[in-house]
Amino acid sequence: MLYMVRMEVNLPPDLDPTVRERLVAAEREYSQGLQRSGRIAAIWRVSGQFANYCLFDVADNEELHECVSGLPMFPYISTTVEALSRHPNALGATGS
Ligand SMILES: O=C(O)C[C@H]1C=CC(=O)O1
Repeated sequence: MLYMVRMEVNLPPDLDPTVRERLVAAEREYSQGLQRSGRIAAIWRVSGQFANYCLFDVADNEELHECVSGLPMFPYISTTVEALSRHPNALGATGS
């Protein structure tokens, strides 16, 4: 199943810089693992915001939750999740 997830990151402004650096590095490693496995099919930064859109390609709601809740920054992230279905007018099998 495909899900478009918008993530807004709200790190505490007084977060220790060393902790912040570790969190950013851990987030990159985890996110790139999900991308390598294909569970994150695409990721975009929202220009001018500490936010992103991630296209997840996972089996079901449970796997999506597992992926998102495993993000090291999860405690600081607000998400909006939309499940995607194939558009009837799409030319390609994936809608792209
Ligand atoms: O920097 C972000 O937008 C937060 C985060 C969520 C996934 C990822 O790769 O980074």
